[in-house]
Amino acid sequence: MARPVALIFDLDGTLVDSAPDIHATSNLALAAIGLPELPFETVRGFIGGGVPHLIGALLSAVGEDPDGPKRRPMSRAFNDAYAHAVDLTVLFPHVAEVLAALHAQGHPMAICTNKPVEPARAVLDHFGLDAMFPVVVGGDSLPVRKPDPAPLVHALDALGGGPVLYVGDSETDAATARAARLPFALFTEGYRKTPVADLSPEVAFSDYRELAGLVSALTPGGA
Ligand SMILES: O=C(O)COP(=O)(O)O
Ligand SMILES: [Mg+2]
Repeated sequence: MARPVALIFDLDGTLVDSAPDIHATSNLALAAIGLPELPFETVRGFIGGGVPHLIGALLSAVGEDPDGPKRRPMSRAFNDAYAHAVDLTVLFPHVAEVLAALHAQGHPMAICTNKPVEPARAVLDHFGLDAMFPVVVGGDSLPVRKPDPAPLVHALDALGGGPVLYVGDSETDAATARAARLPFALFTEGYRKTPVADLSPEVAFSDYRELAGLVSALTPGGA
């Protein structure tokens, strides 16, 4: 029987709609250091590049130097709250049942996210998904983050290599897959700002119930 395709998932905007928690955490941190809050849409547009990118974008958006003296206290306030930011986060529709089915079919599964490992694990625990993901590579796991290919390659190596599909929602994920020369499935309902065609994914889907069919089409000889 053909070896089941390994599946590596991005987290924010891919498995979970976490923008409300990232928005709330951002405003908490801005307020903690006496800076004005920002609207939801603005903060959502900053998601995907990891916390260092987000902190810089938040500071710039309120007129502060992204590398100035506010950066350190802002990062500290943000990270303290972010470690447990799960209450406003929800799974995208059908994620739980489809992941459970793919896991039961024997697909090795990993997370490759720019979210730091601590909040990433908090989210997985919160939704009871942790047991399905023996490998979690976060934005602070390696010296480099996505779109550098290293975190994705590291996740695949940790799963034992072999055929793989990387599933993500953003420009960062598309660039990471391209740099790693691995096939990319774009979930279209996340935080992407670029038209689907411009990201040239191998496949794109808007409903998790489509994913099982896409995966078995990639398995030599069927799933
Ligand atoms: O932390 C971020 O900016 C986004 O995280 P993601 O890589 O799971 O989309
Ligand atoms: Mg994402």
